[in-house]
Order: sequence, then C-alpha cells, then structure tokens
Amino acid sequence: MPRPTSIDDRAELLRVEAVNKVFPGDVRALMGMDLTVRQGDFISLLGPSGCGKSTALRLMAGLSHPTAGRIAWAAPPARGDVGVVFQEPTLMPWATVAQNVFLPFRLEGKSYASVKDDILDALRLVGLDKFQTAYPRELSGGMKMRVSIARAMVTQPKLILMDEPFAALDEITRFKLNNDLLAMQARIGCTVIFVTHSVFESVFLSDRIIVMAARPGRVIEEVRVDAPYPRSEEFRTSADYAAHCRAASRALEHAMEAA
Ligand SMILES: Nc1ncnc2c1ncn2[C@@H]1O[C@H](COP(=O)(O)OP(=O)(O)OP(=O)(O)O)[C@@H](O)[C@H]1O
Repeated sequence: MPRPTSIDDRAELLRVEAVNKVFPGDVRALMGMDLTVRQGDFISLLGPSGCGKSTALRLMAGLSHPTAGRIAWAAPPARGDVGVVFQEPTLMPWATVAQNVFLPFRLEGKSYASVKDDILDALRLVGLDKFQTAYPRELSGGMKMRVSIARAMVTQPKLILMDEPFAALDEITRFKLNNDLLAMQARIGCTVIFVTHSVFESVFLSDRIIVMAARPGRVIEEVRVDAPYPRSEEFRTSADYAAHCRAASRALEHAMEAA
C-alpha cells in the first residue's frame, strides 16, 4: 500500500514514551526519549558516537528494556513483524545464502518447503536470486549485506531496524544499496529506522531525521526531508538535497555543542 505523502497523515506504528536507559555505572545512554513512529516512515537516527542510537534501536527491537518509560505499539507486534540488520552481516558461514535467509522461518518452526517461494522473492528483491546455493565466503561485502537485508525482510516485517548497515562498505556500493533499499521499502511498504553517522546518507534515504546528542543520550531536533520518493541520482545532486544536508548538518552541530 503506498504511504500517504504527508507524514502527519500516516497511521501510528509505535511510540517511544519518555524512555530512559541507564547502564551500570550511571551511564545515561538515553534520557527522556519521545518519538512517534508512523507506518511508512523512513527515519534516520543521526548523531555523534555514544548518543544512544543503537540503544534506541535495541529497545524498539525488544532486545533490551527501558529503565523508565515505555515502547508502546499501536498493535502488539507478532513474530516476524520486526526485522533487524546490524553493521556486520552476521551470516552463518556453513550455510548457503538461501539457508541463511530461511533462518527467521526456521526459528518459527516452519519447513523450508513451505517458505521457499518467500525466500526466492526476498533474494530477488535484493538481486541475489542467482546465488541461492552460494556460501557467504564466495560473496563480496555488499552481497553479504544484501543477504542480511533479505533475511530481515523475508517475513515481510512491518518494521525494519538497521544499525549502520552500510558503514563498512565502499561509497559506490553504499550508494547502490541506498537506492536499492528505498526500492525495497517501496515494494514491501514497511517502516524503516536507520542508524547512521552520515548526514548525506540520512538526507538521501529519510523523510524524518532524528538528531541526537550524547551525555546523556537524547533527541535534539527533528529535520524533515520533504522531497518526494522515488529518489534518484538526480536528487543526490540537486539544490534541494544540498539545502537539506545543510539543515541536517546545522542540527548535528547543535547536537555536538549540546554535549
Ligand atoms: N551494554 C552496555 N553496557 C554499558 N554501557 C553501554 C551498553 N551499551 C551502550 N552503552 C553506553 O551507552 C551509551 C550509548 O551507546 P550507544 O551504543 O547506544 O550509542 P551510539 O550512538 O549507537 O554510538 P555509536 O555511534 O558509537 O555506535 C554509550 O556511552 C555506551 O558506552
């Protein structure tokens, strides 16, 4: 289903409400975080090292729990409704590409035969349908990341959480994966929350950039990128893109000054 173009018209998916996360030693990773995530949003969490981006992502993934406040879903997520992609592709080296993508279904107790079409669809979406029987060692870094993305989206999740997935890749591969990620989001209509250090990447991908500051980790500002999708290479060289990059850079400067 196409997302409503106006962010404020989208239905709510989940809400981060007054969330604090404090680690032992009084490490205040997040203090008073509020964020409403809506269906179809592409949100980047942008900020300096240690501002709590990964912590916020782990809380939304249910991999960790807030010290105070709560993560409130509009409708409780079912198994397979949330996909996670980390900076490392974290593939099983002894398993084929298709077996790696099968993992979320295997954890649900499903047989390979019952989901083999879904696996092929996901691999097609990331352009790797010809590599079903290959092993991770035979793939480039970009291809391994594509497998990791296929694994995260094979269950057609409502929400995909991505923690600096392209940080270790060269710039050309990164640009290509940025384009492909937007195409995939448009295809499956999911919401994406994407952690990055890169102003340029966040502006290209997102319609909402949440700028965060460190010590304690907190939200400083939201920058909206109201350029329409699909976004092409033309957008990357446009005056509109440059203007949004300046706005996001300024917000990031405020975040650094606030720390
Ligand atoms: N499991 C943990 N135990 C103790 N402290 C932690 C833990 N996880 C994170 N922290 C601390 O919480 C703060 C926020 O960390 P987090 O990894 O969320 O930041 P980040 O913005 O994702 O940083 P980076 O961009 O470097 O990945 C940091 O000071 C970090 O050292």
